[in-house]
Amino acid sequence: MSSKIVLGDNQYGKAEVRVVKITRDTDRHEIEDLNVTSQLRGDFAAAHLEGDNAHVVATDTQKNTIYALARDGVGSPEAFILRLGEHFTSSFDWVTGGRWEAESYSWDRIQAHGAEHDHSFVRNGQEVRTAVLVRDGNTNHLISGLKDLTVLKSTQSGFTGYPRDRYTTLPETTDRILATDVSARWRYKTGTDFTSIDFNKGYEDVKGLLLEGFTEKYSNALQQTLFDMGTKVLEAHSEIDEIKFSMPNKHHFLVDLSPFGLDNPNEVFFAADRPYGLIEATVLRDDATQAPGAWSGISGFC
Ligand SMILES: O=c1[nH]c(=O)c2[nH]c(=O)[nH]c2[nH]1
Repeated sequence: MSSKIVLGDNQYGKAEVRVVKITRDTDRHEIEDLNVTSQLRGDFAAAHLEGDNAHVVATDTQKNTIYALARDGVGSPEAFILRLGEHFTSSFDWVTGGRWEAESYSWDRIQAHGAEHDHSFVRNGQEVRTAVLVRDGNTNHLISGLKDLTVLKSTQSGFTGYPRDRYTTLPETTDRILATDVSARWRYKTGTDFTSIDFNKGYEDVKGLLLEGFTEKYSNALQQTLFDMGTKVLEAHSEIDEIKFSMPNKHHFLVDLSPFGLDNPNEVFFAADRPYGLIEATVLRDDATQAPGAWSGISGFC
């Protein structure tokens, strides 16, 4: 008996639409710089099975819509992708949901002659801000985040007490460098009234809590520090249900300076780029409503 071949899950759209919005109502301009991906879900069976494109909102149209909606302002990556989701699901009956994603790059004003310049900016390379919306019918699952936030502490970190077998050579230490590139994604409670949230303020606050959490306690392992960082965010933000992390342990090895007749009291290190430890975990409320569909398509987290 031969099986029947059917169409499974599908979505489509335009990926990585780079949009820069300048707000120039006054001489002091504002810049918003995004990389936006739009993907529609719904009844697209005829396009796949029959070559009938009557339901296929062109990816080119999706790109144009991103630019057109930016004309009215971006506000925040989250607010912008919520508007895109609302637009596409309310404009086309057969579009029942979708996935919208934005990366945003921040710019600082150039300091010129002791003052912030009105319309000249320098890219702030500290981290990339991220946002993902998965919309299913009228349900919005929203995940904010950041990546490439590089942090290091030069003491108050150790690694001891791990099992030793015949392959273990790592010496225990109670004073090492702890360094990582923080990738974190935090999911808002399903059903949150997103119109009541100031996403830009929330983002700065969560970033600040992550950084504080990294500094605060002696670290017995990056795993413990990760959990401390996530706990701080969830304790301060009742609207967030869970936060996922993916953090490389960027090893710094003490260099043996004894061949040169020198000591090395934790001062000179070799910063290895690979291999690196890779520590990933989710920190969440025990009564959080799970939303696995919100996370699918976000790679690099567990
Ligand atoms: O913080 C750490 N966690 C580990 O799991 C680990 N493993 C290792 O070799 N060094 C470290 N450091």
